[in-house]
Amino acid sequence: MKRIAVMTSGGDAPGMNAAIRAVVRAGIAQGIEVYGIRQAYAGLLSGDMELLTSREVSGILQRGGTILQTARNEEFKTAQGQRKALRRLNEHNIEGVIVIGGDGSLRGATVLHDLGVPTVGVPASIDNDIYGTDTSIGVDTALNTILDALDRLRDTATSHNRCFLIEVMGRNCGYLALTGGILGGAEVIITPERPLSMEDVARDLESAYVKGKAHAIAVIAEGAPYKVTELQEFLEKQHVGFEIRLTILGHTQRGGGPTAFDRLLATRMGVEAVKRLLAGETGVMVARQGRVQTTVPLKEVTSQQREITGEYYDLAQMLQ
Ligand SMILES: Nc1ncnc2c1ncn2[C@@H]1O[C@H](COP(=O)(O)OP(=O)(O)OP(=O)(O)O)[C@@H](O)[C@H]1O
Ligand SMILES: O=P(O)(O)OC[C@H]1O[C@](O)(CO)[C@@H](O)[C@@H]1O
Ligand SMILES: [Mg+2]
Repeated sequence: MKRIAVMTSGGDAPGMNAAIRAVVRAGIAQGIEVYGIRQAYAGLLSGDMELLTSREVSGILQRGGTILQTARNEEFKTAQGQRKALRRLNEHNIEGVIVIGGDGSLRGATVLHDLGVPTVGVPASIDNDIYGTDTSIGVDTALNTILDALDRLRDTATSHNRCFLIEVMGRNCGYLALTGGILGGAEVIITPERPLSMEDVARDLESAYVKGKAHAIAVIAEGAPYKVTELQEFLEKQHVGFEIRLTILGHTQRGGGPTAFDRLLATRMGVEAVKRLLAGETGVMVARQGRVQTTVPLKEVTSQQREITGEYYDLAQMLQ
């Protein structure tokens, strides 16, 4: 193999730049050229790719976002789009691809592999919903951002004797809500996997008020079965004791420089992806399992659901 390409795809995640840098420098160290594909599958279809030198990935390790930019693209899901992608790769003599992204992006990587393009995936998504790896690039940073917000919101909640409803991201996965809630000391945690009825939320908040708490924090995953605004309306009608305020953390959770943990994870995974690709592995995702760095077949990754460990729910219940 003489030339490979790398892309970042799906929602951006802190640490993607560290992973790009690792891929480029590991490639150069192994004597190959690394092309950067801009804007994910959209750039693959339009042929928007260019050689990345060591200098071009200098000074990006600590930066949030992705220098290659990212996009969501429907055309690549079609046979016509996929044919076009193959043509572009051939035009640029690209012999292998590294896809850094979330579960959807890894589905795209599986397609490339099935089309005969040697492909290795690197898990990167704040949602932590990717099967086969303990964690994905960006999760730790997003969690720290959430905790910072929770700590600040508790200060103002306590000062005013209020309850804050805080919506966090995660798509259909409750990982960020559950771990954010446990580590931020939330009174109530609502996840898509184990949702609470609005009546139960009202009961728990009322009980916190009656116990004499000066504040209450309810963390709600964006994938919860009801909208956070509906919950706010409901709770206001129930008069649980606290005044209710709502904060949607939104895209602040995706920004910011990566933590030490995410820099290390991204660096190790980026280097590993190059090694595996050059060793002839394809159709796999680099994964972290305990202290071991391994690979998992993409088919397995994209056909299974990542479960949140039941221990976390037990912790949340015991400590609330
Ligand atoms: N089944 C599929 N076949 C081909 N390409 C796909 C498929 N699913 C997703 N993709 C490609 O991957 C892109 C990103 O997928 P998606 O929007 O699900 O984000 P993601 O990678 O899961 O990241 P995140 O969830 O962190 O935002 C899609 O816009 C599409 O271009
Ligand atoms: O930035 P967009 O395209 O609105 O996507 C938002 C989605 O992306 C994520 O931030 C990452 O997958 C999800 O948590 C969220 O549902
Ligand atoms: Mg996803």
